[in-house]
Amino acid sequence: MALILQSILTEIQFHVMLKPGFEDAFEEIESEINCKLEKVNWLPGFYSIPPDVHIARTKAYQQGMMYGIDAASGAAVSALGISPGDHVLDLCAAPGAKLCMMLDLLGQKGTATGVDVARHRLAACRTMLLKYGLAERSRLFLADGTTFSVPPTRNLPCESCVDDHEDTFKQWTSRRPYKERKQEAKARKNSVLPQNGQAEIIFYGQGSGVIGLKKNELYRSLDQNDYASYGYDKVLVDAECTHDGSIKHIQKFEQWGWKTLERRVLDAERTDTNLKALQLNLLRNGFRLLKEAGTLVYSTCSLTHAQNEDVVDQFLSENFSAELQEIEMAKDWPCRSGRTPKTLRFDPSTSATSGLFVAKIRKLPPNEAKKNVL
Ligand SMILES: C[S@@+](CC[C@H](N)C(=O)[O-])C[C@H]1O[C@@H](n2cnc3c(N)ncnc32)[C@H](O)[C@@H]1O
Repeated sequence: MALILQSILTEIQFHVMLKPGFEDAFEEIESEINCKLEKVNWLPGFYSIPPDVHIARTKAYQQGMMYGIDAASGAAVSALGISPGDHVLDLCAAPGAKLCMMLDLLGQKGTATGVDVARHRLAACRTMLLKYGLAERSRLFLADGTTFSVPPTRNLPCESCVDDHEDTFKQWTSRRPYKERKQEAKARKNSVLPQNGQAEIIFYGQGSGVIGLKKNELYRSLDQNDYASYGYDKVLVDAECTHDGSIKHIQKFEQWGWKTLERRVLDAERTDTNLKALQLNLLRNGFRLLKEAGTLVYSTCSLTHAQNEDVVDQFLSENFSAELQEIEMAKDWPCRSGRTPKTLRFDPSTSATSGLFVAKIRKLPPNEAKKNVL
């Protein structure tokens, strides 16, 4: 097993996505990284580079012309079918490569909301949004994705409507009042995680619809049925998992020692019941927040059935308004069907990508949901 994985590591390519608008910098980037950017034919904007090429210190990377994102991850985001103007939610957003791609697909319209339970990872996500010039229409919440309830801000208040009322959100600034910084430092020290249903907004852009809202307007939760009309158009649940299919994770065995593989992989396959419950609850809540006729993608970088097909099958068995969808564009992707028909698996040994499971689910309107039961 270790030998197979070691050989995969030597063959695997890494991927970058060129930020829209920087296509002209193609040759400049190639000469800086001193190798060819090989086009990934099945995914627009994606290029592969040899694994020994490190982009982090390059000018092109530091100036935000490209970001490192595996092509399988790019495929999961593409499966959402994001259109300009959508309100999209990323329920496990940090460190944020997929959220960046979602914002790039939105173009100049719509909003993106990122949620994560880890403060330091979400802070890295904020840095990434700012670096790539994608902060304008985004919001980041420190919250538990299994209970997060904040709906998208659809009626964006115009700047001129903003009054000077003390309780309204003003323009976001990294300079926080002393009292707030002290509370944050205390929370970090005690590693306080958001409690049931609590959400703390840690960033919002000018066009995210937050400025001018009162706290109770932003944090309002809707009646269950109202999410069908006022929920998110697209939801990504890129769930926490054992990462056993992730090439970056497998690479760590170079440091850990390949002899530890059996123990660690066996651990991964055992799959803690709490983790499976977390994945199912993230999927349930992501679906609850989805608008009628909206699309949700569930993905993990684990290759186990327990964290993928089992979770999706159980979810579908309890939700008659949820319909598993064929991912039409996947016909040209180097993936295969999962155990559950219509789900997909990217397998590092055959796809030249990191491992990823992807399922696309649609929220049916009530009249179609009835047919789904029969
Ligand atoms: C696979 S990573 C997400 C990667 C991210 N989508 C990206 O493309 O950069 C899973 C994330 O889930 C977060 N997480 C774990 N439990 C969570 C929960 N209950 N609610 C929200 N996020 C959670 C972790 O902190 C981690 O950042």
